[in-house]
Amino acid sequence: MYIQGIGRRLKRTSKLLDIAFEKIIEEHVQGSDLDGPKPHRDFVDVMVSKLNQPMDPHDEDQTYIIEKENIKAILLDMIAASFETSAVAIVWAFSEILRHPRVMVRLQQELGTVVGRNRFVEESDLPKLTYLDMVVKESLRLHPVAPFLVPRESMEDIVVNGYFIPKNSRILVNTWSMGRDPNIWSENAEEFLPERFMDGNIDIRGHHFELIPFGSGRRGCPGMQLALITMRLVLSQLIHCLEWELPDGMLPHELDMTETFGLSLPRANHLLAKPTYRLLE
Ligand code: HEM
Repeated sequence: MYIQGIGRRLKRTSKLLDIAFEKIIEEHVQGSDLDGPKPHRDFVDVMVSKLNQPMDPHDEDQTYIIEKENIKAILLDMIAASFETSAVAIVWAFSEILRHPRVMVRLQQELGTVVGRNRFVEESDLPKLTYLDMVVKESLRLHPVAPFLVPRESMEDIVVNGYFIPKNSRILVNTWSMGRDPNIWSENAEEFLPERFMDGNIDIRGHHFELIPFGSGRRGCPGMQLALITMRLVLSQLIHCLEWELPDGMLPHELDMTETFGLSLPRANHLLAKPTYRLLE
């Protein structure tokens, strides 16, 4: 029994999610019955096309069948892993940009050159926005959304870098402290300095172990590509279309950057800023 009512809240949330997932799946089943090819097949279409089929087509006993419940579980996994992570990462990056007017000006200049002032940023512009790319890396270095990644367990005794790790150990990879380690990033590790990525030698896709905000290896984040596009597109739109001012004459360096630890690592307080339109009519 949960005396704080958590059990009851969990049941209610789970019921609401179930209703939403039923609706999503039903819409996709209906859509797949329509004549002719669909213009776009999304992730749910692919899963629905496997409904009631064996998970392993070569399994003659058909031990595991893909049921609606499996699709709902995957949907829940994807929503839980994508929604808050992307939002938290964007809010941290934007907070750093507001705290560093110099960075804001450089981003506005880059957007001015690549996009101009007469239209919105489009996804096809993103590869040309190289400074924005550095800003995103630098923000994920200081504010990794999953500061300990997902826990690992060692399957056998192993020595890594001189450290003995016994079989069955629970391993937490502390990307938060790796991102702030002066031995890796020099004495200015705590500073927000996107230019440190100028030479382009370090990427964030799991190949350079000093910077792994999306983890690495076979359990690394499968949504990384989507997350990076979302981050860059939302940030560039915010900066390109709007001019921003902190509330009540607050100076950039006064912006509170306190973190709070939960499933992810969001800001402790909401970010407040006042926009005005800046694109030319
Ligand atoms: C900025 C946004 C995001 C960040 C920083 C992030 C970060 C991470 C990290 C650190 C992990 C654990 C990797 C590891 O331990 O090696 C992870 C796992 C995962 N992420 Fe993301 N993620 C983001 C967005 C997304 C999106 C948009 C999706 C889906 C569309 C997604 C789906 C997943 C899933 C399903 C897992 C679990 C993978 C597994 O356990 O095999 N993530 N993510």
